[in-house]
Amino acid sequence: MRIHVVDHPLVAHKLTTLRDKRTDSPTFRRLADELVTLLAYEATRDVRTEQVGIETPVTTTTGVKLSHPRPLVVPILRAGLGMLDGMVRLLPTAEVGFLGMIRNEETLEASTYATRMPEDLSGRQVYVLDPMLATGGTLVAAIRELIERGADDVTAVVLLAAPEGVEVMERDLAGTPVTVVTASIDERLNEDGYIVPGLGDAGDRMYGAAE
Ligand SMILES: O=P(O)(O)OC[C@H]1O[C@H](OP(=O)(O)OP(=O)(O)O)[C@H](O)[C@@H]1O
Ligand SMILES: O=c1cc[nH]c(=O)[nH]1
Ligand SMILES: [Mg+2]
Repeated sequence: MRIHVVDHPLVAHKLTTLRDKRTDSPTFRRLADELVTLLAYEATRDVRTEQVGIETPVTTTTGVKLSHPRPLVVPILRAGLGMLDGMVRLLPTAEVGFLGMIRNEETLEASTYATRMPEDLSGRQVYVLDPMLATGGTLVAAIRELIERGADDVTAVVLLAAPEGVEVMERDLAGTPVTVVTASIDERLNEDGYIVPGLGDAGDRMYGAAE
C-alpha cells in the first residue's frame, strides 16, 4: 500500500478550520469540498489517459483525455458524500457508485447497509472517499468489496488518518493495489476510537442538526 500525505499550506489552512469545533456545518461542508479538490489533484496523478488528436484554431496537435473504462468514484455514506462534488469536479466523466457503511459505536466494527455500484469492476480505477480513516475497519471492508468485484487500482481519499488505521490497512490489504491520499496522519486514536486531535464525528459535523 502506498500512502501520500499532501503537504501544502492551503491544505493545512483549510484543515485547521475544519478541526476547529466552532466551525459550523455549512462552513464545514464547504471546506471539506475545497479540501477534497486539493487532495484530488494529487490522488489523480496516475489516472489513466489516452492520446487524442485535436484541431486548435491554429493547427492540429495531440493531447490527452481520460481513457475508458471511466474511473469510478465511491463515496462512503454518510460523511463521504460531502467529498463527492469536490472529486467529480476534477473527474467529470467519472461514474459514481455508493456504499453506505456505519461503525458500531461500542465494538467499532463496520457494517454495510447499502451498496449501489457496478457488479463488475474489472480493469477499473476506483476512487473511494471517506473523510476519516480511524481504526481502518470501514475502509478495509470497502476496499475488499471493490477488489472482489475486480477493481485493479484503488485510491482512498481521506481527510484525516490515524496511525493505527494506516497500520491495519497495510496489514489487511497487503499485496493489493491500494493508495491512500490524506491531508494528515494525526497522533493516535482515543479510547472511543476517535482520531486525536482529529475533528470529531465527521458525519455529525457535516449533516448534524444545527446547535
Ligand atoms: O476507520 P473506522 O474506525 O472504521 O472509522 C471511520 C468511519 O467512521 C465514520 O463513519 P460513521 O460510522 O460515523 O458513519 P457516518 O459517516 O454515517 O457518520 C467515518 O465517516 C468513517 O466511515
Ligand atoms: O474521529 C473519528 C473517527 C471515526 N469517525 C469519525 O467521524 N471521526
Ligand atoms: Mg459518524
